[in-house]
Amino acid sequence: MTFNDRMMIKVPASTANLGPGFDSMGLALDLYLTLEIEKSKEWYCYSLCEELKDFPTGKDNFIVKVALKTAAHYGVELSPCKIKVESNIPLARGLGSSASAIVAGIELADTVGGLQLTKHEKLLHATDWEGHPDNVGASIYGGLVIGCYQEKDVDMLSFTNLPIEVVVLIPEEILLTKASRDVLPNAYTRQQAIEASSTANLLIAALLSQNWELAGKMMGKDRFHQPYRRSLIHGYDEIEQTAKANGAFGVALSGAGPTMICFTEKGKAEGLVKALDAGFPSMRAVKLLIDYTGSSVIELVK
Ligand SMILES: Nc1ncnc2c1ncn2[C@@H]1O[C@H](COP(=O)(O)OP(=O)(O)O)[C@@H](O)[C@H]1O
Ligand SMILES: N[C@@H](CCOP(=O)(O)O)C(=O)O
Repeated sequence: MTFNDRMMIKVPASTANLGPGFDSMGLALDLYLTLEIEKSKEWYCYSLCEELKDFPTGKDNFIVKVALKTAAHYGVELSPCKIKVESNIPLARGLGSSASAIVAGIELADTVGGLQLTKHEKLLHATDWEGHPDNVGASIYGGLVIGCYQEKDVDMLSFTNLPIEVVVLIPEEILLTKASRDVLPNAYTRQQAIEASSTANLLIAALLSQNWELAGKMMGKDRFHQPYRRSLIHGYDEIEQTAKANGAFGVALSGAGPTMICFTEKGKAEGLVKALDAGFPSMRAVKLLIDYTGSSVIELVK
C-alpha cells in the first residue's frame, strides 16, 4: 500500500513455542500494537500507554530504528513521521511484544518508503532482528505458524481454522526473553535432540489432526526449554495442575515466559478463566482469540 496522509499499522501479539516447538512454532493472538502515522517535519514517536510512554521518541525509538534500517537496506531514506503508538500487549511477559514492535517497524518502512515487500521478505527482515521466526512469523501471517531459520534463510507455513480456545495467565512480574534464554543449555545430546524434535513433530501432527489429548501430552513433554525455565516461573506446577483439572488439554510456557498458555476445546475457556482467577488472584487470566489476519495497514480518513 502506498503512503497517504494518515495510516494505521496493526500488529497482533503472539505466543511462541507451544511447548516443544522451540524457536519454530507460533500462534497469533488478539492483543494488538497499533501505530497511527502521519507525515511530519521530524520523527516523533510517542505513546500515552503506561508501559510505553517512557520509550525514546526520536530516531532512537526501537520501532523507528527498525524502520530506518529496513528502508536503508533498500537504499531508501524515509521521510519523517509523527507516530502515536498504542498497545495492549504486556511487555516482557512472553506474548511477543518485541516481535510486534519489530514487525510494526518493518510495516512502517514498507508503507512510508513504498518498498512493496512481500510477506516473505518482511519475515526475513523480522527474523534477522529477532533471531527466530516464531513470534514475528505469527505477527506477520496470523494463525498457527511453523518456521525454520537457518543460514539467513527462512521458510514458514501458516495454518488457519484451529478449533480451540486459548487462555493466558499473565503474572505481574516481567521476565526478559534474554534472561530466560540465558538459562538454556548451549548443546543437547543426540538422545535429547531426538526426544525434543520428535515431541515437536508429533505436536504439529496432533494439532493438525485435532487429536487434542495427544497435543496436550506433547506440550508437556518438551525437552528444549521448559525443563530449564520452569524454576523461573512462580507456581508453574500448580498452574499446570489447576488448568488441566479445569478444562485445559494442554498447558505450556508462553514464549520465554512468565505467562502460561492453556488450550481448551471449544466452549471450555470461560470456566478455565474462572478457575485460574480463583486459584491465582495475583495473576490475570484472560481468554484470547487466535488472530488469523496478521499485520495489516489501514488507510485512515483525513
Ligand atoms: N512498542 C515497543 N516500543 C519499543 N520497544 C519495545 C516495544 N515493545 C517491546 N519493546 C522492547 O522489547 C522488550 C521486551 O521484549 P522481550 O524481553 O523479548 O519480551 P516479550 O517480547 O516477550 O514481550 C521491552 O522491554 C522493550 O525493550
Ligand atoms: N522462542 C523464543 C520465544 C520468545 O518469545 P517471547 O514472547 O518471550 O519474546 C524463546 O523461547 O526464547
